[in-house]
Amino acid sequence: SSKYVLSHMHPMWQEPLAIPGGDRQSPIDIVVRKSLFDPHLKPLVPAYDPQTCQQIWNNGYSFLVEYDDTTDKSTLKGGPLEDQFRLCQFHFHWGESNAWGSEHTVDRKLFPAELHIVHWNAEKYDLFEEAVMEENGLAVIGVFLKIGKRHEGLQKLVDALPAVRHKDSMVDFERFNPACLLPSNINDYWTYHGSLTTPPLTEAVTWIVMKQHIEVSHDQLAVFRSLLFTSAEEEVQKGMVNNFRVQQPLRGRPIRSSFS
Ligand SMILES: COc1cc2c3c(ccc2cc1OS(N)(=O)=O)[C@@H]1CC[C@H](OS(N)(=O)=O)[C@@]1(C)C=C3
Ligand SMILES: [Zn+2]
Repeated sequence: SSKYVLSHMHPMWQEPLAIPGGDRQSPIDIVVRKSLFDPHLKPLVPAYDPQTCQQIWNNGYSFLVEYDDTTDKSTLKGGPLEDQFRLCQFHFHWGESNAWGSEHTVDRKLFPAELHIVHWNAEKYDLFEEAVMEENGLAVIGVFLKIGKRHEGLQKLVDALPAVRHKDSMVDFERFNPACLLPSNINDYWTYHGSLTTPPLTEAVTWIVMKQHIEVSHDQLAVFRSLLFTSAEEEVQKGMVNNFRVQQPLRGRPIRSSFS
């Protein structure tokens, strides 16, 4: 509406000068020819109960679909993971244009958006906030989005977004199974040790980045861009776009692939 001045040059948050550890930060560029096929990587086993879906929250950085993680009803195991992890939320990163928006890249190829499904190690820790501080605490599945045909499963989420337009808004959201956002082939992925890409930026993440992307329509992604970084009270409203972190040095880390 007219009273909102839209601008997107919004420093989501200041990149800290010194980072805890600092040599296992994310996101990174995945150089395919330097990844190592690891035949011991197992198939990934996501097992999500849509009844654990609770709400959507605009946290002023992205919108998060949050799940009840007080039981083992929605879990992820297998792949590179030693333990069983619990689903806690998923969110996206996207650009102001379809030319960029993803956090990871593949041989420098940018995608218009990237989905992150966040899980924490419930075998070793009691809470997400604890696991966030531990090296084997988190597992995040990354899925690239491309512009193409409309994603039917995503539409239920897109229709709910206007209700969380402003920062700190939240709306109930039920029975959404994030498995519908996974590509048909989840056995081809790259995996490496990295960090959260927003504060606290802790190096707690086993990243599992899918080789196969999913397609969403231009109109669906346009609704992501209608969200705001700012709360309703703020005078100047800022469009929620370009909420991705700059890429970080690999520092010699191995990137393993589950496929040859
Ligand atoms: C440390 O306590 C909280 C961290 C939260 C985070 C996030 C969201 C909510 C957090 C809530 C935290 O405290 S809590 N659990 O007490 O509410 C970020 C979303 C983007 C980022 O994920 S990414 N891109 O690295 O895969 C997240 C999960 C990083 C931290
Ligand atoms: Zn993320």
